[in-house]
Amino acid sequence: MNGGPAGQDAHRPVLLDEALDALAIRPHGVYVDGTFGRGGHAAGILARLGPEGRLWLVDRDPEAIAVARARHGDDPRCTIAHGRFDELPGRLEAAGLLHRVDGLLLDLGVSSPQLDSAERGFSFMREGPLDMRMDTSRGVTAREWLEQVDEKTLSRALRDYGEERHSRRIARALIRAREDGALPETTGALARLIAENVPGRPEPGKHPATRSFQALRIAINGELEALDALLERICDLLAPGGRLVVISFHSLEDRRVKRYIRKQSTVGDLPPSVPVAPEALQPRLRSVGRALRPGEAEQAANPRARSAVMRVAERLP
Ligand SMILES: C[S@@+](CC[C@H](N)C(=O)[O-])C[C@H]1O[C@@H](n2cnc3c(N)ncnc32)[C@H](O)[C@@H]1O
Repeated sequence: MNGGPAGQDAHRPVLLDEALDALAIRPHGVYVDGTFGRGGHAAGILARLGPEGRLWLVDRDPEAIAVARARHGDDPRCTIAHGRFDELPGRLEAAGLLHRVDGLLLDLGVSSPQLDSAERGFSFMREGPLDMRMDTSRGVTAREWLEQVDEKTLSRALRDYGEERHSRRIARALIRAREDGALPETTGALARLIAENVPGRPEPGKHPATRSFQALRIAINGELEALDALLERICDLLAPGGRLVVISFHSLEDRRVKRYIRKQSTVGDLPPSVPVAPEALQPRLRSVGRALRPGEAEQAANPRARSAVMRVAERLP
């Protein structure tokens, strides 16, 4: 929460100047920060917006929203919304903002305060309950998920969302522990059980449970589904010339964003015999520049930035 222990609220925005430049902020424009976190990017957007500008601040984490309300609740330019970013199209439509958004920013994944709070259960470095929900007001915790998931689904989640080579072995060990009434209760216990089932030497600088924790987090929060669902509607939200800026932290996210932008940037290639409206054959986005990574100085100052990749696209008229 806002008044947490020192350091717990710190989150350095990644690629801050680059993201703000990429949004090409116009003072009177309508902008959306779909992942408020601790508001580093949002503060930068607000600093570039004039009094007529609008900024929607969205996060599924109630703690992030509490910070947004405390900080920007009195700012008439801001609309603060608790929920998943894929719920945005419905909300923006209700506000009459379809095809009117000049810039939408997604800075994906978890925030430092989420990772740093032991009680949120995201980190194997801190002993805490197995929760891992970004939205603590709904959904099942990681522990509840592990209590009911079948071995095949678990193994597939570890493989697909964590790119974990030993997914089968870890899944089997977890299911066996559950059958023995010994399913881990805490992040530390889970990390130890996973580590015992990752054979061979650990990857340098990487805890053996890193991949599995990432996979569980992505699975229980439905992170990729939320991203896919929002991407599908992006072109309905953006105004002509409006910008989409996405910062991803692993290849599963970045691949989706890259493919989506590529697909929307190319002319449809249906054979002429298939009857389609002419607009369905028009590219709807143009990719702006290349994928951008943080420079050495930012990576050195902020280890979280190391895996970041930013992609930018612009809505074509
Ligand atoms: C990397 S942090 C954002 C940090 C932020 N840009 C800043 O400068 O402080 C990611 C945030 O996105 C939120 N988030 C992740 N997936 C989300 C989703 N599908 N819908 C809404 N919020 C989401 C998380 O709760 C977290 O607070």
